[in-house]
Amino acid sequence: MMWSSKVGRVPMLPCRGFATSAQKEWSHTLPSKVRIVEVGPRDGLQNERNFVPTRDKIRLIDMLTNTGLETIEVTSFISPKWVPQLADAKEVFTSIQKKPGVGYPVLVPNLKGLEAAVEAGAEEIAIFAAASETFSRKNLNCSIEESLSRFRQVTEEAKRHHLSIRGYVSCVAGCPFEGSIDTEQVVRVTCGLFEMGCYEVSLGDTIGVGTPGDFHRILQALQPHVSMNALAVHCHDTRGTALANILTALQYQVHVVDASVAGLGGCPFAPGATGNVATEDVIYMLRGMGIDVGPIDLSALIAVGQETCQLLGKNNNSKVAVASQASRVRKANL
Ligand SMILES: CC(C)(COP(=O)([O-])OP(=O)([O-])OC[C@H]1O[C@@H](n2cnc3c(N)ncnc32)[C@H](O)[C@@H]1OP(=O)([O-])[O-])[C@@H](O)C(=O)NCCC(=O)NCCSC(=O)C[C@@](C)(O)CC(=O)[O-]
Repeated sequence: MMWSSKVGRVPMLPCRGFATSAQKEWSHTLPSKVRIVEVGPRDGLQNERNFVPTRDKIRLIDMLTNTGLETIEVTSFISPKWVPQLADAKEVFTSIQKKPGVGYPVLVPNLKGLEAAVEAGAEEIAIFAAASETFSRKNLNCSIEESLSRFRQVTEEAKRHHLSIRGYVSCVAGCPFEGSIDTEQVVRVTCGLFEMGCYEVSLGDTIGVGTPGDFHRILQALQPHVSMNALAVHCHDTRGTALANILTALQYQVHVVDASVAGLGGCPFAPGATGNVATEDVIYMLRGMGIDVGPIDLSALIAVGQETCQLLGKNNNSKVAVASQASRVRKANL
């Protein structure tokens, strides 16, 4: 793929949420539909210092369901000693209103977590490995190799329960401890997750250091080994490059994007990591390009983000949400 020449042809877009003929011509090289995986309740909250009351987590997820999102990552069945914020995983998962047709995956780090997730009634789990040896040890207390063998056991057992399995690879574009990461390692871990039965693997720029150049390099390296249709991208927006990275991934036909309402997020074991790309901003950009993201009510999502930020006492990191508060003109276009 001639990545740089394609970028050179990108025209100025009116960004009004409908496809003009210029957009149609341009977007034929991009996926026509993108699935958004909302990770706010899990990735967004896991880094919060103060315990968010269980009822507020449940309310957040129910409100997100009502916006029309198709996939909402709910929580993690991890050790509460490691992430006390998500110690209420079972109560949250069993109390939310589950809407038919909406996926509610949960993170699972080991067999104990799988057992708890199955008991709570989860139908989809996400396992999470890393492309960085040091980050793997900090995040999972084991090496990459040990984590893969642990996840092999988890996936074997999950398949017995007929669960869907999603995978993450963290630190694909850089590690807070090791700096740059060998692309071959990203390929190796990604292939390992597919081999053990993940239907999709999400490439995590955990600390938001990646640029379009990094995603181009990573996706080019992955292309001979895996189907682009089975990849997702998970971009933290620490340096403001997340939307550009997502656009790069779309040019490779990746059509699943992780995002977090109001740009909440961060990893407790990745110093310097700030929030994920805001779901509101991803939806705004994709719809402006004529890409179908499903029946999500963007105004309702903005309201959920505002309420959540008020609850957490945080600034809203969604540029679209902030602009919609400031401008009546933009509101009319949502
Ligand atoms: C994997 C472990 C448990 C190993 O941690 P460990 O300390 O080696 O585990 P252990 O087996 O020795 O167990 C320690 C204690 O935790 C308990 N325990 C053990 N497992 C569980 C469980 N599942 N549920 C509940 N309790 C559990 C276990 O029973 C024991 O309790 P004790 O006997 O001391 O009372 C730990 O390292 C852990 O929980 N890590 C998860 C950390 C985490 O959630 N990180 C954030 C994820 S975000 C991310 O990875 C990036 C991502 C996905 O967002 C993508 C991106 O942004 O790039």
